[in-house]
Formats: sequence, C-alpha cells, structure tokens
Amino acid sequence: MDSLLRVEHVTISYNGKPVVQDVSFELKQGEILGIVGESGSGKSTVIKAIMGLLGEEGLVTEGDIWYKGENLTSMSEKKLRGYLGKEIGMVFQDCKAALCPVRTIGAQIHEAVSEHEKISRQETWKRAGEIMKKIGLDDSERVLNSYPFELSGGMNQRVGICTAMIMHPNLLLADEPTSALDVTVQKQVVEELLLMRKEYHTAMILVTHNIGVVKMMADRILVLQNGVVRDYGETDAVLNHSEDPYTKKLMSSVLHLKRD
Ligand SMILES: Nc1ncnc2c1ncn2[C@@H]1O[C@H](COP(=O)(O)OP(=O)(O)OP(=O)(O)O)[C@@H](O)[C@H]1O
Repeated sequence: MDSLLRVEHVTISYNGKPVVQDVSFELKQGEILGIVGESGSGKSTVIKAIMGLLGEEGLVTEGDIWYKGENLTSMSEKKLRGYLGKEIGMVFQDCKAALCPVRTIGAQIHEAVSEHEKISRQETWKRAGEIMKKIGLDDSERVLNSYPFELSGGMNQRVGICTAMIMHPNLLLADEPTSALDVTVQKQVVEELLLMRKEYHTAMILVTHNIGVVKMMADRILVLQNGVVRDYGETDAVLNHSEDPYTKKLMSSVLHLKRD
C-alpha cells in the first residue's frame, strides 16, 4: 500500500534557528503514529509543518512532506486550505482557543462542515449530536446552542474533537487531544478515535505526553528529543525493547507514576 503521508528528512526552523532536524516517517491509510518527547522537543512543530501553520517565523528549511503524492511544503496556501478540515483534520491542545467566542457551537460546526459539503443545518446537528453522545456530551442540543464560554474546558475540547471527526478526514492530526479531559472521558475519546480509524480508515498522528494513550492507540512511535529523532518503530519495540537510553528513560518515567 502506498503511503498517505511521507515526511522526508525535514528540518524546521523558527527565525532561522532549527528546532526540528532531519525528521522522517511515513503513515499509511488507517495507521496511527504517536509522537512523544519532553516539552519543547518539537512535537507540535512537526504537525504544524504538515498543516502549513508554522506562522511567519517558522519554515521547513530542508526536506519534503508528501501527502498523497503531493508536496505540501510547496503547495499554494489556497490549495492547502482546501485540504484542511475535510482531508486533513485537526484537534488542538486548546480547542476553545480555536473557537469563535461570539458564535454558537452549532453555528460554527455547521459552517465548518458546509465549507466542504452541501449539507442542511438539521443534518449537521444530527451528525454532531450522534458523535457528541459517543464522546460523553449527552445533552447535545444544549451544547450546540451554547457559546464556548458557557461550556467547561473539557466540553469545549470535545466540541473540537467532534468538529474534526464529523468530516471523516483521511488524516487526523491531534495535538494532546485528551490532556484536558478526565480519565473516563479520555477513555471514551480514545475508543471513538479508534472506531473512526476502523470505520473510515483514518490515519492519525497523535502528539501526547500520555504514554498510556500511545500504547492503546499507536501502531508506531516516534521519539523526539530537542528536535532530533531518538527512536522510531513499532509501538511494542519502542515501548518495551528500545536500546536508546533516552527512550528507555521516557518510557520508564511513566511506570514510576504507578502506585505501589
Ligand atoms: N512561534 C514560535 N517562534 C519561535 N520558537 C518557537 C515557536 N513555536 C515553538 N517554538 C520553539 O520550538 C521548539 C519546539 O516547540 P514545540 O511546541 O514544537 O514543542 P513540543 O514538543 O510540542 O512541546 P510541548 O510538549 O510543551 O507542547 C521550542 O523550543 C519552542 O520554544
């Protein structure tokens, strides 16, 4: 099977200073890659580069990012914007920040879906309601009629996850999607994401500090330290059999949190 996404020897700089160096990985349809590493190691930068959202200061200075055979690093902004949302979905660490404060959740979800398909408001609400129920937002009518400030942080986070899922993207880029959620809801979201992969063959890149989530979801893991790849391989190999001292320390630091 051809790869859906191929990141080849990518170096990314902010203001001319490299923060991610020579990163390579690939993702086939339906595969999940977990990117782990301590704070500031460049995890978010890698997924921002895929989305073309590095901002004024950021630039891919070396390498290529291929999505379905097209080079995202040289694609026009207009074309890339057409991909974002429908083909490439995103869930951010802080979904509330990505929501407009003065418009209802329902209006914003409907606008996002309408950009890519002809759909009635009723149909959007029905689809959103079904997803919301599955990720623990039981009163979807209230949520859809609310403004972001009327919901809790965790509820806004699930709204973001719902907005990304409703379009069944080919590729989902998720930056700490569950970190703001309590453990029970985390589990529901993880299960829903796995179901989405099963039903729609969605490929995913999951950036997280939560090794438990990576263990449950990822097929492969990429370990970053100060922008450099320390490890890249099958989940079990990286989690349990890595030779790399940094990877070993990162994986064992999680085990130390366990209660005796
Ligand atoms: N807009 C920016 N301008 C300048 N430097 C930046 C910018 N965004 C990120 N950086 C720097 O790039 C490096 C990598 O940051 P990044 O956010 O990718 O790390 P991360 O691994 O996702 O961290 P965390 O786990 O804390 O979210 C850091 O040194 C950070 O300070």
